[in-house]
Amino acid sequence: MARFEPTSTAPVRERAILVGVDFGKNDDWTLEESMAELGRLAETDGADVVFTLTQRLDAPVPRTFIGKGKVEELVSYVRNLDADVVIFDDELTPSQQSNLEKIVGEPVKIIDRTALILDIFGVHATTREGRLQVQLAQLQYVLPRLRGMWSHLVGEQTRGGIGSRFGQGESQLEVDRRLVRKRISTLRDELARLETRREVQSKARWDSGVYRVALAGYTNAGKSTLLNALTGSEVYVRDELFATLDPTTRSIELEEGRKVTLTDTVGFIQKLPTTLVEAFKSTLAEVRAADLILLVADASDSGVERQVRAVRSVLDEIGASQIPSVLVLNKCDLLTPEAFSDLQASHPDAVTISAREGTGLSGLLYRVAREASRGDATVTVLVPFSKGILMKMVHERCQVIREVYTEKGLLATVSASERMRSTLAPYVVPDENFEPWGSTAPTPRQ
Ligand SMILES: Nc1nc2c(ncn2[C@@H]2O[C@H](COP(=O)(O)OP(=O)(O)OP(=O)(O)O)[C@@H](O)[C@H]2O)c(=O)[nH]1
Ligand SMILES: [Mg+2]
Repeated sequence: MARFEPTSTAPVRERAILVGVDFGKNDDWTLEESMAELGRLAETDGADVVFTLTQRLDAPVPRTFIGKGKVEELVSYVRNLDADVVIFDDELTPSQQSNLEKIVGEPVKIIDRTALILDIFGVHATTREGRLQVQLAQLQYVLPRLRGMWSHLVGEQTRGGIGSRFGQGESQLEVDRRLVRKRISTLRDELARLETRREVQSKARWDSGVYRVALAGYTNAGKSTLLNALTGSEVYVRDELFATLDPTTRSIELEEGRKVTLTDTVGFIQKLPTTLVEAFKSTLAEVRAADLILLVADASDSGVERQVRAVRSVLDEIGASQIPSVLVLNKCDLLTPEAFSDLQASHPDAVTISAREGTGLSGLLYRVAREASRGDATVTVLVPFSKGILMKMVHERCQVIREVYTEKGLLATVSASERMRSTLAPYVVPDENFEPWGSTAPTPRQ
């Protein structure tokens, strides 16, 4: 949201006034906490917060969201502090936004939390899919907010040629709306095509029986740092909200030899705009397709419980609440020993780590291995030498308990998931074939 001064090429940070209303609801977030988070979002988007204005109301004022007196106060703060933008913590209706803009006057922008998050997403999207998803969310947000600023009838003046009569009798506003709707439907089509490709890819992973782990959590909880620590990758890590938008998948080998994939993806936030959840559904599908979710939370944040609740509610919204999850309390290096033991006591099931310092990671991997082997059963298989890929799968996707190479192939007793067991079904042999080791090579059922 940085602005450019005509005389310089360096972006100047915009001056923002934040506005929040306490509706007296028994929310997880107090107004102060929500406003502090809004401030962090504004900073991430290149603005400096110069003032925060709050009000207590039972319900939003239909015309201007905040009361008349507050609007007057806002106008004087905007003037005195030379603000460029006013950011509301709650979503404004299109008409509230336009009324406020008229009262506060050009060129001051009136936006809300949703628009701010969409702006950050726009800056951080790097892949084609990410950019299309953000564009879709932005246009859906913009559509009801289009205003007929130049709304004169254009139809009559249109002259000559095929196609030039298109749109006759429409106001400029109608033309704009039609164009935006058309773009929205083109974007949906393009995204659907990309999604099909992604589904094919993830189906291939499913078929190959690899156990998939997704990192999900509140924005800035340290998901990318954890992915880097576990896989030696260099995914973008920043002390910014929504640093990661596009999913990254890496594979790691657990101690017992089994390979698992880890996927880092977009972070969640309270009041996550529904347009974003809808637009990012193919990215979020990575989370939905996981076998296990590592729910990463920032243990040094006083609102860690709330963060976890917000994340669980988004998981619920995207249909991922049934997937087994492990709570990973990160940034434990920032806790005092007392706070650390309190945290452990209140979350006996959680894994405590510091992704930055690399502590607790072996415990975390042990836990992942335990989860990955849930539902495993032991089978003995004889894989012929001609099935090289299958042999590789046995080593990478199963826990090998014992193995021996016989003249007919690899004879192995493995602990395998249901999926792997179905892949291996044609090669299962009775367990007693192992005695004496390798001397009686059985023939597998074909
Ligand atoms: N002290 C401390 N800081 C950490 C730890 N893990 C991550 N951080 C810091 O927290 C900030 C956010 O880390 P990221 O890994 O980018 O967080 P993320 O969850 O991927 O965030 P988004 O992609 O924005 O949703 C960075 O400044 C990290 O250096 C940790 O264990 N201890
Ligand atoms: Mg990240």
